[in-house]
Amino acid sequence: MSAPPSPAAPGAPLVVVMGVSGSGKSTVGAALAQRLGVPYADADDFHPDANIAKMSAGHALDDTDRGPWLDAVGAWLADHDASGGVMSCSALKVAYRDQLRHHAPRAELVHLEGTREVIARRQASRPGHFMPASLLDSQFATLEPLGPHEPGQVISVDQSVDAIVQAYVDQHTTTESRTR
Ligand SMILES: Nc1ncnc2c1ncn2[C@@H]1O[C@H](COP(=O)(O)OP(=O)(O)O)[C@@H](O)[C@H]1O
Ligand SMILES: O=C(O)[C@H](O)[C@@H](O)[C@H](O)[C@H](O)COP(=O)(O)O
Repeated sequence: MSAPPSPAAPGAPLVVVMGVSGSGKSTVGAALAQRLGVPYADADDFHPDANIAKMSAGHALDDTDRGPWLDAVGAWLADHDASGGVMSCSALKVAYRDQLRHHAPRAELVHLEGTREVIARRQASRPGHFMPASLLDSQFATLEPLGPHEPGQVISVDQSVDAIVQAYVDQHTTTESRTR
């Protein structure tokens, strides 16, 4: 009898950087992808025009708006399963993260956690973005923080981008060596 196929070699990390608007997903996601040497994408670029128009007009998205968008984000993750990659995506609810993990089961989450005060200040100081500051309350109301049963890390936004990236790398390395 032939030996069963050996499991696929573990690939580079496949990461979703999550959090409310203004938490630093795009900034940290791009920096993390560069550090890991993997492709990067921003879920903002996967929204249909109708979603962008709705948010620009000051209305929060609902589950129906987010469903097809999350499938498109999940498809990118699935396409990058072998190479690894980093995606910035709000992924506010557990159900949304389950939807992403359905497409890409090995995806891990990095939740950028911070107070409303700090994040509102950062969001307000960001020029020319379609997302109005008025939607921040609804983002926090919708947010279901990354739970202990979900693979990934919660990292405070109250530190430099470099320090956040380093915190990810340190924790990831520790977890890898523990499971090896
Ligand atoms: N750790 C950080 N420290 C200071 N400023 C930050 C940090 N992370 C992000 N920013 C700034 O905060 C603003 C929001 O970040 P951004 O990456 O656009 O957030 P998101 O993609 O989650 O909406 C930007 O102006 C960005 O430069
Ligand atoms: O699910 C949502 O409500 C949106 O995806 C939202 O969470 C996202 O944050 C916006 O696309 C704004 O973009 P920024 O997060 O870059 O502000």
